Amino acid sequence: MEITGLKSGSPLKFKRKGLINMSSHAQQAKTLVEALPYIQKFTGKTIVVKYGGNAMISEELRRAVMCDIILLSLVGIRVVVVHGGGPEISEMLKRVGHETHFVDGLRYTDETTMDIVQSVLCGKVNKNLVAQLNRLGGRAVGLCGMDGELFQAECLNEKYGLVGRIMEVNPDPVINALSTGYIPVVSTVAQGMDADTAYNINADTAAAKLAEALHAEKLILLTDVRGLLRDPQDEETLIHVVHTYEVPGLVASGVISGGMIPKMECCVDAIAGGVERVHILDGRIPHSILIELLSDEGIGTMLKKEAHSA
Ligand SMILES: Nc1ncnc2c1ncn2[C@@H]1O[C@H](COP(=O)(O)OP(=O)(O)O)[C@@H](O)[C@H]1O
Ligand SMILES: CC(=O)N[C@@H](CCC(=O)OP(=O)(O)O)C(=O)O
Repeated sequence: MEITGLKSGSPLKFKRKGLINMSSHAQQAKTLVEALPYIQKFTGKTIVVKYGGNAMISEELRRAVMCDIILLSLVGIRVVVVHGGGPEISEMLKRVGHETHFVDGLRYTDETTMDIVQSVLCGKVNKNLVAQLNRLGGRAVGLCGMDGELFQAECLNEKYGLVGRIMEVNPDPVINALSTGYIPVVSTVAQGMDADTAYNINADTAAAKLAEALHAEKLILLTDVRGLLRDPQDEETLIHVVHTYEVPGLVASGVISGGMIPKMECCVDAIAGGVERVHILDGRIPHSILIELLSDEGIGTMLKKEAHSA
């Protein structure tokens, strides 16, 4: 399936110029028609996309992701973007000379770190994404976890500092944005319930919680590998389908390690919470979201509940 950026495809010309290149136009039309059953299947459904990693750093990939999101929104899919920004937070902390480290894959968050997390995620990263979606012809609105008490959290564990555990999700601000035709773009800073503070939330975890609260059809996590690999050093060992009951065994045997542990665990939670399918996709592949959703090509790892379900 060949897909080009929304504004980069040449418009169909109706002028008679001898032999105009109908084959590429015919191919474009064929591609659109092939996507039709998938569009019909997902229109009106909610899809949460967690956007982070390489796809966020490279300008070219960022544009491809934004185009995918706008296209999905234009065909009536209720698409919600939850973004990360770990590398940008680390970069800003470095710039101000504040050391940072991770405990169990989560950033240890003291008060200074929390201030930076809030300004980078809710400010720079969120607003830049909203502006880019708008510039490319989408209608986006930015929200953080404190807006309308979208995410309310308590301290997860003192060993992580101001990292929160989401206790309540109020999806109304997101639903309202979707209902009025906007693409909600969500940053993952939560409002404290047990203290007068903001909490830092891992973006995968927040995306999974939001997908549950929205009864989303799908949760898509973009990352920097092809998906779940049987051997993390070998990209040829992609596991195409994983059932949730297999995950504990894959963690225990060491197949799933590092940052993949919290990612897979929140996928399992999302499915237990009612999300139909979770996909871990390679954010390095341009238009991976469209390829996964609007074609027969399953390009990443899909998580589902039962071995026998369709
Ligand atoms: N079995 C596995 N398959 C794929 N990646 C794995 C696996 N086990 C550990 N990983 C690591 O998990 C990383 C993805 O997690 P993480 O870096 O937290 O993602 P992101 O920052 O995109 O949210 C991969 O880059 C890889 O190093
Ligand atoms: C608690 C915790 O670790 N929060 C993350 C929030 C951002 C995030 O998750 O960004 P990525 O998806 O790009 O990694 C952090 O501070 O980096």
